[in-house]
Amino acid sequence: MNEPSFRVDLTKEQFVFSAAHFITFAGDICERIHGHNYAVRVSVEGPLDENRYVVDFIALRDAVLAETQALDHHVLLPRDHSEILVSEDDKETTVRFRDRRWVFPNEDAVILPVVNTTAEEIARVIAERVRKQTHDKFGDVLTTIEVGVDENCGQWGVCRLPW
Ligand SMILES: Nc1nc2c(c(=O)[nH]1)N=C([C@H](O)[C@H](O)COP(=O)(O)OP(=O)(O)OP(=O)(O)O)CN2
Repeated sequence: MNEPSFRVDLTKEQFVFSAAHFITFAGDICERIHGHNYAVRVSVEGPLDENRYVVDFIALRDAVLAETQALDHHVLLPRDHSEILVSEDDKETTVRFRDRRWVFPNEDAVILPVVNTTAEEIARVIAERVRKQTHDKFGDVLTTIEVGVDENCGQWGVCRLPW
């Protein structure tokens, strides 16, 4: 009951990525494509290890950086939206919403396993990917991972996952 609990929080200047996206909201309003300098933070909870760490800051930092750099300078597209339809050929990624169409070189686009590219969904994807990337290194003892994604200077979408 009175046992201490521990968490590592990382908020690094390096955890910023610049990306374009658009979402739908209020049913069928589809935004114009626009960009954000997204900021990311991560927290991991669990017991202390033999170093008296929850996890090594550096290992966690590098895992988050790998994921944010993979999104940097890309257009973020939803794989699972019912009306934003994304298709790829060998060169180009084509996106359709009703009578609107956008075409990007494949290397400029990242298709995420999300319904809508909201900050919350992007946070979930980063949390899942960081958890997968570090699971073997950090082991089974951790309890949660939480990722926050800030779209615009204080507008955070946050996702917490069990470890
Ligand atoms: N809970 C959430 N709410 C909203 C999200 C989101 O991801 N989660 N996203 C959006 C839009 O993407 C919107 O584009 C947010 O961008 P922002 O630049 O903050 O919106 P504005 O155009 O009003 O900002 P300016 O400061 O005028 O550029 C909406 N809500």
